[in-house]
Amino acid sequence: MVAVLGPNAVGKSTLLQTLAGLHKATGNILLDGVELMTQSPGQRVRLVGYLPQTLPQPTSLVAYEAMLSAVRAVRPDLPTKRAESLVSETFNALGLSDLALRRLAEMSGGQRQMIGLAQVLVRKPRLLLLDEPTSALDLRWQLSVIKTVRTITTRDGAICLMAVHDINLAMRFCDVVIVLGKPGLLAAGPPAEVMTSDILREAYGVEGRVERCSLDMPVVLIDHAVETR
Ligand SMILES: Nc1ncnc2c1ncn2[C@@H]1O[C@H](COP(=O)(O)OP(=O)(O)OP(=O)(O)O)[C@@H](O)[C@H]1O
Repeated sequence: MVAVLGPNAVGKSTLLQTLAGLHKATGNILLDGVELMTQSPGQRVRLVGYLPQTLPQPTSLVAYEAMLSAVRAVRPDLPTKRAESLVSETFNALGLSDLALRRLAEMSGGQRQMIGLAQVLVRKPRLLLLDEPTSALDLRWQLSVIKTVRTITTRDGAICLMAVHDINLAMRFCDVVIVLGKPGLLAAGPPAEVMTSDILREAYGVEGRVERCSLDMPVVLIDHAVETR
């Protein structure tokens, strides 16, 4: 699990979109030694699952249908029973079974965000690209959704790159954080090593510190914005 951190407009979404093949780019993107840049969109979508920042459209489809068509789009060869069991497994893992027969148009923004994430997970990609997957979720769902993403990522041996603004969520659940700034990559590594007062100042322009909570988890506290002259 890798968190992609950095201030607004620094390029977090652009990075994920580029890895997903949505922008022209130069250079190399290697996944397990496979060059993604030369893969066809059809090949790439089987390896890479992308969750955009925008929520799924509030269509008249029920969640179950939306999930089944997400599986069918990348695995048309899969027997119906297998596709259906993948959908059920994913709903159960995320705790979303109650929403299975609800229309997306009748769901709240947060519920649609969770269905969007479920549509990515159900395809079992090798690389998950999640752009602010918890932005519309309440505190309980933020924790449970990211915990489930971590469990599934670990179980399937997948890689997850997640753009987030919540540094504490990133520190708690990610193995690695990368911090983007105006000049490019500012830092990358284990959260406890990367997240320092210096990087908070350099990346975000704030004075802050990393403390430990009573559960001994690292917590970033922000004191104030750096004064600009
Ligand atoms: N490497 C880059 N070179 C040129 N333009 C870039 C680059 N990265 C991002 N941009 C441009 O900067 C703008 C904002 O980028 P992006 O949406 O990726 O930022 P973000 O970090 O995801 O922001 P936010 O946290 O506000 O969602 C976009 O218009 C994008 O085209």
